[in-house]
Amino acid sequence: MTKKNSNDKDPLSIGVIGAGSWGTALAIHLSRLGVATTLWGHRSEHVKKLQQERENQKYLPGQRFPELLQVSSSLEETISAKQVLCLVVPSHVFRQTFQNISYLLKGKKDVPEIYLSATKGVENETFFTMTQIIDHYLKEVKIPGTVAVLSGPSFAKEVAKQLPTAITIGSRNADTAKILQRIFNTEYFRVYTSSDVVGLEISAALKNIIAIAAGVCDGLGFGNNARAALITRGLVEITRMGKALGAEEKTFYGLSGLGDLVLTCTGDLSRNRHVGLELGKGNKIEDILKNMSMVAEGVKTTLSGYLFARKLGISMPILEQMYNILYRGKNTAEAAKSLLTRDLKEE
Ligand SMILES: NC(=O)C1=CN([C@@H]2O[C@H](COP(=O)(O)OP(=O)(O)OC[C@H]3O[C@@H](n4cnc5c(N)ncnc54)[C@H](OP(=O)(O)O)[C@@H]3O)[C@@H](O)[C@H]2O)C=CC1
Ligand SMILES: O=C(CO)COP(=O)(O)O
Repeated sequence: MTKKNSNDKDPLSIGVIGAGSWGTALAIHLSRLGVATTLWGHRSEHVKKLQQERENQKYLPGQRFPELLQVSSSLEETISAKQVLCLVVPSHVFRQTFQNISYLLKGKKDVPEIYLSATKGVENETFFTMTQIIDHYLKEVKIPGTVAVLSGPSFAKEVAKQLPTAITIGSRNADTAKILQRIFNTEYFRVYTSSDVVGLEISAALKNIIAIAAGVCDGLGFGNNARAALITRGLVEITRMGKALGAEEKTFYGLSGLGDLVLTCTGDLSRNRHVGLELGKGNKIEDILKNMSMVAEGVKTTLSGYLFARKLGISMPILEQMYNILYRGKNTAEAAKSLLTRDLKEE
């Protein structure tokens, strides 16, 4: 599959599932590249507004939809006659959304060949990654298809503005990764490939927790030294858990690991960092979340990550203090003190 279908007659069609900021930015990106793209949103009133205004004023204001971009609230319509499905709903609704898709695909002949997750989170209750959920339902409904993940430092707003960005697309199937690389890559959006799917997904999910911690650090007014130390030790923790789950160490030093960690720990467009900044200024998590319309995946991942790290016996002290702040109401300055006064160690 290139930008044409395998028989080279039908143009490439992609369904993007999730009309938040990232789904919208990716759908705009694809349609700019000449791909017939359908963007699915779950609320019909919101979808009607997108169709009328040809812009997502709620999640990505100021970015006009290219002509090739269609918007739909019908899952069936969105997935029909597509070669690739790109899944970009928040992780807590991923299973339900993909289960619905799989039931619609069941028994059909003309089904997508590739399922690409661009979500950055894990399932809270099970710690399943999004591609594990996709794999599960594809097997259940006996649908063939390869699975992939898109990750890396990429604020939706900057991608939509065509500012230079580099990301990684991973699949255990090298051909799939290359096909997607060719579809998504353009001058301002450079795509690398990887085969380390679990590494990409775990680094993407866990960096959100460290981004909240970096926000706390800045909210407390700790300065640049502290933030740099937090990013570095955060990467050690992320790598520790990733390796325990079978990921390759080098992935954590790549775009999806270090790259996205630096972006979200320092970039003020990060929603996770914003949550941390507000916590560091003394605001309560309930109030911070009430005032946000967008998702900060790291809040839920802190709870599931903490429980999972304990289960596996992995030491993750920053994660533990973030759990204490978010779920035990610990004072942020006290949590920082607990980290700084731990037993002395070799690096
Ligand atoms: N934004 C970014 O820059 C980037 C985000 N990501 C990741 O992409 C994923 C999606 O985040 P993002 O696009 O930012 O989300 P946003 O916070 O921008 O929006 C959330 C979206 O989820 C929708 N939603 C809520 N409940 C459901 C449901 N039950 N079924 C389907 N959709 C639902 C919302 O719809 P509504 O409001 O209409 O209810 C809204 O469209 C996350 O995992 C995030 O980490 C990755 C890279 C960059
Ligand atoms: O993952 C992102 C950019 O790569 C977006 O981060 P936030 O969800 O913290 O905004």
